[in-house]
Amino acid sequence: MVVLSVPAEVTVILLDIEGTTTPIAFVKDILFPYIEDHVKEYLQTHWEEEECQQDVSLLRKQAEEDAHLDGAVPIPAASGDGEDDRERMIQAVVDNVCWQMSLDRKTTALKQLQGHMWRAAFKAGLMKAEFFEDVVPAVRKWREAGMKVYVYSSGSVEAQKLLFGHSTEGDVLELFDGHFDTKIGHKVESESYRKIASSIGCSTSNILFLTDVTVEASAAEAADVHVAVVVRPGNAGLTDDEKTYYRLITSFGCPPRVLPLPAFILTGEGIHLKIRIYTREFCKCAYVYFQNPFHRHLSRRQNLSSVKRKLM
Ligand SMILES: CSCCC(=O)C(=O)COP(=O)(O)O
Ligand SMILES: [Mg+2]
Repeated sequence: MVVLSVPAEVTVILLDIEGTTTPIAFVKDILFPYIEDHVKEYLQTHWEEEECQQDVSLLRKQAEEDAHLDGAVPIPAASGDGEDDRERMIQAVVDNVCWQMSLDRKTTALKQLQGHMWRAAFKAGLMKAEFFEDVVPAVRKWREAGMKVYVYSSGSVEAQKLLFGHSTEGDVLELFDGHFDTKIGHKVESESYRKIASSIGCSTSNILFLTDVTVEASAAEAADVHVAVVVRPGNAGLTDDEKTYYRLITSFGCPPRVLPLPAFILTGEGIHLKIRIYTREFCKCAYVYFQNPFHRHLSRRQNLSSVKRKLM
């Protein structure tokens, strides 16, 4: 196990869900099949409701944008009031949803409908969200240490709140200061992270983003957000370059030994060195060097040398 420091300037932890707080298996084996199994029945039951019609309109708009894609499923506008027309539209929405899900698309339209469908299942106690065992204790510790903790997931804010409000560990929603979804922008776009910082009222460099997806980490890093890639059982593998480049963590947990840290620590595995002595002054430059050992310019390396000298 390797101890990684978090720079003193970090005051906000931004968490991804799938593959970070929650096993991918829970999403792929429980949440998504629920949608595929129930989408037709859901549409038939709720079709006349305003919320359902808004979801369908958003899906139709998305389908228009997707028209050029291979296998895209169009959603026709209503052409009459008849039962046949309604059934034809419902079937088109079902096919569109299943097509999007087969590609694991993260469109706002799909995520909005999914969130509305999961609501009934969570509220009826049919599903309880799962978190890796280190997640809830670590979030509590971070908050005690004065950090703010936010969630940024492709899952809609409503779905996120259902998840954290109905988990195997009870209702832990109050542990989070706020939630962001793709309405603020996609997770692979740097601008989204700037907007999140602005919405929180901090600088991007005050944020540490934890995600399992390196494209998301890269987009966040380009916006000057600190990042660490989360390696969990069941996550997609990383390339050797990714393993070298990114800080990797396998747990949010703090090690049992209490260190005189400027902020707090995460644990992980990888090529990173272990710093035994921390001071607020040295922590940041060492962290920057470890995060990107091969690409930082000389002055960063000089910083590290001075850290090493002080540590020896
Ligand atoms: C309430 S999140 C449900 C999972 C989901 O729909 C999803 O797309 C997760 O994506 P993430 O950005 O959290 O990896
Ligand atoms: Mg994820």
